[in-house]
Formats: sequence, C-alpha cells, structure tokens
Amino acid sequence: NLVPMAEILKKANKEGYAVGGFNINNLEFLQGIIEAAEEMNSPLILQTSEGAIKYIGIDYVIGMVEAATKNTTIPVALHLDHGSSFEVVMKCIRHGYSSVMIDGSHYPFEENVRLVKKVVEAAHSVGVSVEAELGKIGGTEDNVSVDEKDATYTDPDEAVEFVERTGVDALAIAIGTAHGVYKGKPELDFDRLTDIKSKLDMPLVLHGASGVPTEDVEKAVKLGINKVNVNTDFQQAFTERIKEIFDEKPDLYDPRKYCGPGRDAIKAKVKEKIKMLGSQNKA
Ligand SMILES: O=C(COP(=O)(O)O)N(O)CCCOP(=O)(O)O
Ligand SMILES: [Zn+2]
Repeated sequence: NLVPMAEILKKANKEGYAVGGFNINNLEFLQGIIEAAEEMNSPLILQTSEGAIKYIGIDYVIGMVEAATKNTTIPVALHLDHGSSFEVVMKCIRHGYSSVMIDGSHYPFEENVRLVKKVVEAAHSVGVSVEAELGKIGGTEDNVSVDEKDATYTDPDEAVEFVERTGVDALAIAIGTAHGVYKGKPELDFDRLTDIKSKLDMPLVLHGASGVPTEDVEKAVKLGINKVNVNTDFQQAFTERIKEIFDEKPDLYDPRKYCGPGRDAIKAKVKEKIKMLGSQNKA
C-alpha cells in the first residue's frame, strides 16, 4: 500500500501545495513522521538516503515501513533519496520502493541525462517514480558569489531540455539551498524558481530545507515547489530533546525513556513542517 511519488506530486502541483520528503534514520523517526502525517491527514513521502539504508538495513527499512503503512489512511511513497548509481536504484526497486532519486548532478549534463534516462526507463516500466537533480545543491555553503551562482544553480533552459530528454517525474533544482546546518542565512533565488516553473509546469523539489526561514519555504511553495526535503531539523529536534532529558536525569539508561521523548519532538516538528507546506488535509 505504497503509492508512486508521481501521483502524490501531481496533485500537489495541480493544487499549489508541497509535500514533505522526510528522511527516516531509525524507528523513532519513522514513527514520529508517520503519526504526525496521519494526525494532519497529509500525504507523505518517506525517504532514506543511502547512508540511512546502510545504517538501518534495507530489509528493516521495508519491514518497518510496511508495518507503519499497513493500516494507514494517507497516501505514502517510499523514496530513495540521492541514489548514486543505477545499481542502488535497482536494489531499492527490487525491495519495493515506490520512488527513487538518481542524483547525477555532479556529472556533466550529457552524463546526467544518460544515467537518468536509463533509470526512468527501468523504473517507469514497473510503475516507480523518478526524481533527478540539475544544478548543485551543495553541502552547507554560505554567500555563494554571483558567477558561482550561475555555475551551480539550475539553468532554466537546461532544465527544459533535461526533462524532455529524460522523462523524470520530479526535478530537484538548485536555487540557493544546501544540506545541513547553514552558516549564514540562505538567500533563495526566487526569480530563477519563477522562471523555471514558467517553463516547466511539473513537480519541482527543494532540498536542504532545514534552517531555511519558514516564510521563504512558504514563498518557494507558492512559486511552484511541490516537494520539500527535511532531515537536519528533525535530527536536531530529536537530539536536543534527548540532551534535555539527560540534563534532568543524567543516570537514565533505558532508551525508551529518552528515545520516546525524542520521537515526540520529531512528531511535533513534522506537524510544523506540514503546516508550512500546506499539505494538511490534502490526503
Ligand atoms: O535535502 C535533504 C535534507 O536536507 P536538510 O538536512 O538540510 O534538511 N536531503 O536530501 C537529506 C539528505 C540526507 O543525507 P544523509 O542521510 O547522507 O545525511
Ligand atoms: Zn538532498
């Protein structure tokens, strides 16, 4: 009872909201995220990076997500985040993922096109959705210089050609966000987003949303972002709550006593994000 991400994002694009691409790192992340989405009656894209799959184990990912979605009332996709190769993508598809990202953004354009095209053919043949990336969403960089912007941010005309030649369902674009904790305030290139959306009326993805001011994410959604990836904010919510617990009770040793409150902190943060994205009651 997983759904293809394309279905979820098509509706979001049509109705002008965004859906969270929320990363899971363990049991408590999965439980906190799915409970929040169910209570908010929101569609949900659960996603695992390759690092998370290594940490959890792909059979556990599938088993936990199956348990989490067995009786769910909301549409849920299970998505591979930042897939690095055709082989990893195929492994996830074989295990039952309903969506995959193949991230060829660090390759030259033609190489990115070739790799993504190959993944789209394989994935679409079995009803699995595909996300790709054009432009560089780096690690945490601050004040990118202007010419660097043109070198790393998504070029609107290239984006049109990329989508036409690959057939991807969703495109991750670089407009000033970065993964992880920002050093300075991220400045999003809203004009570039507007330009890309005017040329490509399709689901667009914003990576690195943790630490971006709420009003900027809301503006990006208004301008056509339909999937927003969040990981670090949930990791920090989980960790900060656990630190608070240990400050109060340093001798705790039962993980349920601190991972439970950590889970609750994730759940509360997810509800905030769902409100920000406008996907409440859109299930
Ligand atoms: O865009 C995002 C989220 O970025 P954010 O953490 O800045 O919110 N992602 O794709 C999450 C990437 C997580 O990768 P890893 O598990 O290797 O750390
Ligand atoms: Zn990302």
